Amino acid sequence: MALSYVGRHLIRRTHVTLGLPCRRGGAVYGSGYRAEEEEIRQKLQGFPGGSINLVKQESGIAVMTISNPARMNAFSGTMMLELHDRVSELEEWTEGKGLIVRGDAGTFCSGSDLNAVRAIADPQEGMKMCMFMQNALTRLLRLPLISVAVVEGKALGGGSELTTACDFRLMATDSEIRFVHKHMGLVPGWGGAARLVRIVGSQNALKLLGGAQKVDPAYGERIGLSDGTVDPLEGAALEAAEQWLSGFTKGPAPVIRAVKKVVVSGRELPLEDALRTEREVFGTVWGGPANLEALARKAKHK
Ligand SMILES: CCCC(=O)SCCNC(=O)CCNC(=O)[C@H](O)C(C)(C)COP(=O)(O)OP(=O)(O)OC[C@H]1O[C@@H](n2cnc3c(N)ncnc32)[C@H](O)[C@@H]1OP(=O)(O)O
Repeated sequence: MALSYVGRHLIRRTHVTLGLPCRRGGAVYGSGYRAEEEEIRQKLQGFPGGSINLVKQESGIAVMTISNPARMNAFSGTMMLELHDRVSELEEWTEGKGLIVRGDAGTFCSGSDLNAVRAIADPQEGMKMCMFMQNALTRLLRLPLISVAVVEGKALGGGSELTTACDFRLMATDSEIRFVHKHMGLVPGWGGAARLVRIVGSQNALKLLGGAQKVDPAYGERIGLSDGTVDPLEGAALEAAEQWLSGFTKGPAPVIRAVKKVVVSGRELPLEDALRTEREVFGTVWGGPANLEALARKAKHK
């Protein structure tokens, strides 16, 4: 992307994606992590099952489906690997504007596959698995796509963490998001706590994590975790999410992507860096086709 000034400025310390300090290949962690990543990849291969399916639509909205219905869409090891691949695919999708993340068969995701959890009980290996998922989910949240998680059924443990890696969450009327980690003798490890605090504030995050509280749609909307409630009927939630998201993705891809980029940099970078990134992103749309077209038609905003 044309962020040459920011690129030149930051390239000395790190490779730049979006003006954000991402490592080469989009990784969040540095080169020391690469050997560990290879090790955990080998381990995760040993826990197969399910899939992460991605459909990129002409509308510029992609739908990512977490699918492992026999285990309430729990994340097997190979699904974690596939998540990485799907995120890489989306990073390359220059026509994209939006992303919907959903679960298969009427439920969202019941977290980490407990069979894998039992087999990766060693703390060092657990931390490597966490880094792997933190990496994938941080990259997911930083995509230049406006993303929404559509929660039907249950989003538990790692599944609740996954919802926080999207820009927005919509909940079906009978659904719940629940950070059950405490009841498993755990805390979130996929970056879910850090993101949750930013979404609902530390007081609410403490309640949700400390009490492993069930969040229904009404409670979710009250604390800002949910951005709206949708019909739970089969297919209706996805349709409603597409319609809801189109309110933000209408327009040319470069402009929508620029919107997401300035929000991500504002959220993640110190002010001076965020301002510099904003200026550079501005430079990619100023005088661009959409800008010239709006000027020519003398757009009024009544
Ligand atoms: C850093 C990440 C931390 C984590 O994510 S730790 C994992 C947190 N998640 C959990 O503890 C979820 C445990 N599961 C449950 O509470 C319940 O299964 C759940 C999701 C409420 C569904 O309850 P029910 O509707 O009664 O259905 P059920 O219990 O019969 O489940 C259907 C089949 O799905 C399986 N399942 C559900 N969640 C799973 C999971 N996370 N890993 C592995 N298998 C899982 C469950 O064992 C059952 O399989 P089976 O039919 O007995 O072979």
